[in-house]
Amino acid sequence: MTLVIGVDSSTQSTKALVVEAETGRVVGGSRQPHPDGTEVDPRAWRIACERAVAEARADVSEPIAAIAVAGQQHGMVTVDADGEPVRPALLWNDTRSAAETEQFVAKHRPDRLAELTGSVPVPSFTVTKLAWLSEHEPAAADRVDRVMLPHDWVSWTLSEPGTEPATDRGDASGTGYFSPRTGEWLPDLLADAFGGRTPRLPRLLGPAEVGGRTTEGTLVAAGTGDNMGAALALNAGPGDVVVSLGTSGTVFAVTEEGSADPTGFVAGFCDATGRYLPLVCTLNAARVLTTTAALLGTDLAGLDELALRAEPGSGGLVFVPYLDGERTPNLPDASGTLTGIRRGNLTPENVARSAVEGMLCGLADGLAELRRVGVQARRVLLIGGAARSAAVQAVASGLFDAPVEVPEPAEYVALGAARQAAWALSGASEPPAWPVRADAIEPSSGGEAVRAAYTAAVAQIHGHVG
Ligand SMILES: Nc1ncnc2c1ncn2[C@@H]1O[C@H](COP(=O)(O)OP(=O)(O)O)[C@@H](O)[C@H]1O
Ligand SMILES: O=C(CO)[C@@H](O)[C@H](O)COP(=O)(O)O
Repeated sequence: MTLVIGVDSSTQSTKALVVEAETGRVVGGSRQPHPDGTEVDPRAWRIACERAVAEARADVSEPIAAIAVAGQQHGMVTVDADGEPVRPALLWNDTRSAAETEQFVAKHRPDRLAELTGSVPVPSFTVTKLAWLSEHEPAAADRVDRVMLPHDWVSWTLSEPGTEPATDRGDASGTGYFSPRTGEWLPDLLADAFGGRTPRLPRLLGPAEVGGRTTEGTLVAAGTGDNMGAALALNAGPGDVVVSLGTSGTVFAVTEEGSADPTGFVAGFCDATGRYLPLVCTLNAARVLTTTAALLGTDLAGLDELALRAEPGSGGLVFVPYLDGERTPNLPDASGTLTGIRRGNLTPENVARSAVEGMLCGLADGLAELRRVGVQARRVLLIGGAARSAAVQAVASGLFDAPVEVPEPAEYVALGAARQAAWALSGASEPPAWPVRADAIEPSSGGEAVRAAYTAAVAQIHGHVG
């Protein structure tokens, strides 16, 4: 039995899985929490990763042949000439670079940026965070020797000293200074955002290339972004659209052709297999549910029960859940709103259901945007922490304009990283064939009216944002 480890270094935690390379069978796992906040010392991710890996392999006697890390996208990790972080990393959900984003996009024009980089950057993108650093902390910016993404940093710190940092085209495509078309960095665009500074960038690796080795000799694969990792685990192909409900909400598909959407709704990322990953991301997903559960004095199971007792449409309540600002639509300074409140409908049941509906409506809008750029949706695969919720599954089956399936509960990002590790180990032209099982959810009705009410509420509060 050959064993590999897949790591998911995501927003709220690190998850590690020990997996049999030939079959994809999971034989060990662990989850370690991350510090809260949108600014985090990247050393905390290394410590969480070390702990998760140690715990996941505690009951396994065989050696680990390969490891790969899939991480939260976009985060800005700045490293000085001694290899130490210059300052805490700014995460994908930190919106402080909103003003710099506007200036950068106005200067370079949305259509040109979409053409060059596949995406029109929003404050999540690394390039805008570098612009913020240059503007607000120039002395720190001057000390930056290298810029990395979270997964690059974790993979690098797992590798033996002297290893050159590396990344893959999937995660690189979320920086805003990478060309999905040519597969190369765009250092001039980076330097323009970063006050003329030219920090070193990681080597770009192919999908099954080896990045290095740990001091124990374990092969370290390229790693990738977390959404690319999930797509790899699900073996997503034509007609599959993945909706992931973690801290972020994402909706994405694997395509043969890259996208370049000048409206900025669809980000034109690369995937982890040499193809493309058009994606729409919202800032507000699973935490909308935890916050609403806390408001109602219950837990997630209690929220589920309440939401399932309410009718579709939540008695007229509409929850626009921009609790942390929003990314798609690009409203970084927005806040959330509960509309349609009347004496007769303000019940815990309706509030619970409106939170689920509001969270999912943003992603149903995302699916419509993916279709606009040519993505075919024959089924929706629902994954991520909040996909475990029965209320989420029930509401989703009426909101997405395609049949919804829920893959059996698993850590799909970590599993995708493990599949990449097994692929790099095998040296084969294709990743190993691992089975994916999914259950179809009974379709429900009433979704069209829910989406119409949501669209009307967003338009009324924020103006026309489509
Ligand atoms: N049964 C559930 N119902 C709703 N939310 C859930 C459930 N189980 C987990 N979650 C939520 O999922 C989130 C974690 O999901 P995950 O995909 O691991 O996120 P991330 O990758 O962003 O760290 C947490 O906010 C957690 O509260
Ligand atoms: O920014 C994006 C996608 O572009 C997010 O999806 C991050 O990659 C964080 O993911 P989670 O930690 O929420 O899974």
